[in-house]
Amino acid sequence: MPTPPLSAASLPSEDLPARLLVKVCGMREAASLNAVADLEPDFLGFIFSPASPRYVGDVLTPDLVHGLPDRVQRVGVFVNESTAQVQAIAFRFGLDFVQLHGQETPAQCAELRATGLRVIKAFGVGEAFDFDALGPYVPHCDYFLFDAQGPAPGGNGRVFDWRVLEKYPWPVPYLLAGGLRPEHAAVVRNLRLPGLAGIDLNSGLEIAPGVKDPARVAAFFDGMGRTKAA
Ligand SMILES: O=C(O)c1ccccc1NCC(=O)[C@H](O)[C@H](O)COP(=O)(O)O
Repeated sequence: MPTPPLSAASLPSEDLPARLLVKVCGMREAASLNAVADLEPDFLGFIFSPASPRYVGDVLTPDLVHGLPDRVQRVGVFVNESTAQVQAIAFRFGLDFVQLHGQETPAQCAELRATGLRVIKAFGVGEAFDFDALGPYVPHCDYFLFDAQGPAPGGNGRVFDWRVLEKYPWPVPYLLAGGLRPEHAAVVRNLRLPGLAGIDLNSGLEIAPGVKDPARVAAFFDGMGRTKAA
């Protein structure tokens, strides 16, 4: 089992976000989708990259996504897809956000945003991550997502050393991703990092790729002291 890379107490003291946002990613089939939606995450993510074991394929139908409660933001995850194809899928499934996990450029982020979509640009973070390289993306993204590096563009189940984020210099808020499991919830709850807006949960809560275990999702939410919105 991956362990938290550090204790929250060792992190610098920054203002805590009022309530950490939570995204549960890699949803596909109706039963676990609806059970997880009942727990009231802020975002639900759907993988539209055919190479992923969590690819939605024909299992996720547009009516399932359209039928979600309004309070849940719907996020489509793409890897090096054309703007036209992302836009077509976003329209069909009623997506609010697109999350880009490949070599998408700042110009493509801007194009997608101009269509009314909100943009999350994901980056794999290693020890010597160059935050300066994010500068051109800053005006065109609503969130960044910082994930571990691995063989796949996402969903690797690996935790990276979050201390890298102590030096985060930009005004764009970000989601912390990578191998988070219920065992991490208590640390995440008190995490103090500049720019941290929320967390992203995926393979650490699964029964099988694309099938979340609602009990593990609930255990994470409980562990971080998350209650349903009033
Ligand atoms: O999850 C996938 O299979 C995936 C494949 C290709 C691009 C992105 C993908 N996931 C995007 C996410 O937002 C994941 O939640 C993130 O990578 C963290 O995953 P995990 O390490 O399994 O918690």
